[in-house]
Amino acid sequence: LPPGRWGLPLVGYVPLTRKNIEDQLMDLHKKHGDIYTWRMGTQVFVFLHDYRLTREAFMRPEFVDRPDWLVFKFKEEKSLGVLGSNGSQWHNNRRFSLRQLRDLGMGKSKLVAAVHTQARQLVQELRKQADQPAKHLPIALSAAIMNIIWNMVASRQFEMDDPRAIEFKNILDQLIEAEDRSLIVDLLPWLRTLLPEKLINWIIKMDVIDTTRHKFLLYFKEVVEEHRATLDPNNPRDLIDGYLMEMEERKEDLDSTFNEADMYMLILDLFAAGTSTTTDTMTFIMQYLAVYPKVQRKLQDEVDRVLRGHLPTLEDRSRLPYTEAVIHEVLRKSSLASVGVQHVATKDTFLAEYVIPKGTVIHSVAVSIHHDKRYWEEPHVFKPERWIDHQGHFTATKEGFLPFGVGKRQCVGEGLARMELFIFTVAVFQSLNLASPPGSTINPTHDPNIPIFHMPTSQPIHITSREPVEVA
Ligand code: HEM
Repeated sequence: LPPGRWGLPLVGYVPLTRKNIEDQLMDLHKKHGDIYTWRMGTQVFVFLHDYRLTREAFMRPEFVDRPDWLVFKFKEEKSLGVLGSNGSQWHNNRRFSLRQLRDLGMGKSKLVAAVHTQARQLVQELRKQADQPAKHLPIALSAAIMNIIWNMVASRQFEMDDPRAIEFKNILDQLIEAEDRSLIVDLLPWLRTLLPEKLINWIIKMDVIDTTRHKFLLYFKEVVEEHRATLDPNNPRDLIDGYLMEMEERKEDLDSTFNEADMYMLILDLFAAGTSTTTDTMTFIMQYLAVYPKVQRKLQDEVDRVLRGHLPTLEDRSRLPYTEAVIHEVLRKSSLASVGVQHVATKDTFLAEYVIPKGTVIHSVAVSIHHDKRYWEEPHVFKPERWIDHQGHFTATKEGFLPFGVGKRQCVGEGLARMELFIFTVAVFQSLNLASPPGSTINPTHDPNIPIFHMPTSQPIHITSREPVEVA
């Protein structure tokens, strides 16, 4: 095994020092190099700090699976949906989701129109805060992003202040937060034999999982029944129609993985993986541009010159290289999925010159790779220009850049997320200027108290209207 930290049997090395986990990973990287081990609880983790090693590993079939953990199961016997599932369940759902996203989404006028509608509504809501003392970003941002997923999944969308939309967001947040606590039992599975079930359920907040899961299922049962009653197989409207048709087509197939329980988990995955990731990245974009007014102005000049007040379509991306560069630089600097999502070795194998036993959990430390001097000049500097070549074209550098992961599990929603970030960024900065509140400076880095994911800290932001404000 790679060198590293072992700690005690059964409990492993528990990170109880004051240093946050990310700083500890950086220390281990310095000490052991690009690949090292850390045992937490009974689970052996291997962390990768090198882009090529990550790509090599995550392209290989023996590193495709997720660990068989409660955190991915949402109380089902085995993981369903796509984010936490394995084998044919995962394979079929991944293919199905990618096909749906392609057919319903990327570049298709229906979805572009939906993103435009949401971008306009968001700008309207932000305008309400303009030319006033600085305020926190409104809930309208995540409502807009959630609405796009609603549109794709169920052809629905809500008004920004609809209490049902806010309730749905709360259910989703609570369910994910409660589910994350199951990680305690995933790392220390022997707790189950040592402690009474009631105590375990209390530790992992099983009651919250139960009630929020129930609410979520009720919510979607109603939506799915409506779809079933009005489905026209010649004219599928959205992902739910597509899934119902897939179920019908395969109903005689005993090996089919398409069933109602799986459909709910797939929907949950798309909302869970697609909402806060995109909302938080958009928040980072706004915070970075508030802190770098020259970058903001340059982006606005480009957008004004090329689009003259119109909202963009995807074809405009090549005409807005600086805007693309800013979005990519924020994705790099913010490194939202800072240590990626867990993969597991499904058999004893080799990586680099080490043995990786079956069951080892693999993390790729994206934040470290995004600041690796082997790939990035002055990695700690926020510099959108690094993405522009000598001819002024945007260069989508691939080496050393993996905000959406890499390999067979690479993000299913990458295309959708890129489209949202592009259209929303243009819409917001076409109509508004963002700045730190007078007398203070926004800190665009992540909240250090939240491990694993980089989330922006909510900070007041000063918004002023700008001319030309026409968004056609
Ligand atoms: C800026 C926004 C986003 C970021 C940074 C992001 C990042 C990621 C990352 C790092 C992974 C894990 C890759 C791996 O396991 O190696 C992932 C997986 C995934 N993402 Fe995203 N994502 C974003 C937006 C979205 C959106 C909008 C959707 C869908 C609506 C989505 C759906 C998924 C799904 C379903 C998976 C699991 C794929 C699988 O296990 O096969 N993501 N994403």
